Order: sequence, then structure tokens, then C-alpha cells
Amino acid sequence: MRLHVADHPLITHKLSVLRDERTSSQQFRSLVEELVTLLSYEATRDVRTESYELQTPVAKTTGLRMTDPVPLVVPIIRAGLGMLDGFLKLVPNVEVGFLGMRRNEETLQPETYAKRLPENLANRQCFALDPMLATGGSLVAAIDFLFDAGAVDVTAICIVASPEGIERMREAFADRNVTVVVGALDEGLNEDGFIVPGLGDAGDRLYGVAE
Ligand SMILES: O=P(O)(O)OC[C@H]1O[C@H](OP(=O)(O)OP(=O)(O)O)[C@H](O)[C@@H]1O
Ligand SMILES: O=c1cc[nH]c(=O)[nH]1
Ligand SMILES: [Mg+2]
Repeated sequence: MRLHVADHPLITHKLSVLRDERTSSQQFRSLVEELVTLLSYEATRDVRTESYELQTPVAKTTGLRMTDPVPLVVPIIRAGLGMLDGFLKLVPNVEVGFLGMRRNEETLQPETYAKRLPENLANRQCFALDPMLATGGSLVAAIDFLFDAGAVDVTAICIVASPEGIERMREAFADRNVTVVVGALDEGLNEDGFIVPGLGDAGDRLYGVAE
């Protein structure tokens, strides 16, 4: 597993506003979208491409395009849904799968309540979107679904991660082709499993308090 922590003042600036408890839901949603577009730029560095010949108004030249099959992007609902538009803005030519997961607040174990993925992901590059990598339980389970369907290559984009979550990912995917791109690596988890300093409950801040 490879880890890339974004180190760019624009990302840190936007992330600081996102963390601020005074930031409204409306502003939170647009900042998440902007941050994901910036993080996706880094996360798609190894997207598969092929060269092809084209004619400009002046001369023939060689261009580059993404190869078939196009990548699959999977937002982890709820909070990951807030990242989808930002990703699609940068990479419109993808397919979209969905995973609905919620973390049990007592046990901190992930529960999967929705799964809509192509049956066969052989030879597909996959991207998983979830703003928060806390204990890592949800992202490990999500990426396991992708590997079970035949994926060989998964890149996760997270806005904030904990060292505990990164460690869990490293253990789970030591020998796998997994890349994690994060906007910030925070201090750790508190007794409730929340990232410190973090930004609180990303799903609630995007969409309001869940039942
Ligand atoms: O790394 P973990 O310890 O598994 O925690 C991270 C998960 O928790 C949050 O989702 P949540 O369960 O709050 O669901 P929501 O997106 O519906 O709010 C977050 O979006 C991740 O999916
Ligand atoms: O800090 C955290 C941890 C899990 N899920 C969140 O939304 N925030
Ligand atoms: Mg939540």
C-alpha cells in the first residue's frame, strides 16, 4: 500500500475552513467538492492511458487518452457521495458504483446496507471515495468488495485520515496494489473513534444529523 499526503497550501487552506465548526453545510459541501477535485488530480497520476494520432489545425501530433475499460469510481454513501461531483468534474469519463456503509457507533464496526457494483472488475482501475478514514474498518471492507469482484488496482481518496486507519490499511493491503491519497494525516482517534482534530461527523456536516 502506498500513502500520499497532499502537501499544498490550497488544500490546507480549504481544509482549515472545512474543519471549522462554524462552517455551514452549504459551504462544507462546496469545499468538499473543491478539495476532491484537487486530491483527484494527484490520485489519477497513474490512470491508464494510450497514445493516438491526431491532427491540430497546424500539424499531426500524438495525443493521450484514457484506455478502455474506463475506471470505476465508488463513493461510500453517505459522506462519500459528497465527493462524487468533485471527482467527476476532473474525470468525467468513468463509471460509478455505489456502496452504502454505516459505522456502528458502539462497536465501530462497519455495516453494509447497499451495494451496487459491476459483477466483474477484472482489469479495472477503481477509485473509492470517503472523506474520513478513522479506524479504517469501512474503507478496508469497501476495498475488499472491490478486490472480491476482481479489481487489481484501487486508489482511495480521503480528506482526513488517522494514523490508526492508515496502519489498518497497511496491514490489510500489504501486498495489494492500493494507494491512499489524503488531504491531511491527523493526530489520532478519540475514545469515540472520531478523528482528532478532524472535522466531526462528515455525513452529518454534509447532510444533517442521521438517525
Ligand atoms: O474508518 P471508520 O472507523 O470505519 O470510520 C469512517 C467511516 O465513518 C463515516 O461514515 P458513517 O458511518 O458516519 O456513515 P455516514 O457516511 O452515513 O455518515 C465515514 O464517512 C466513513 O465511512
Ligand atoms: O471523525 C470521524 C470518524 C468517523 N466518521 C466521521 O465522519 N468522522
Ligand atoms: Mg457519519
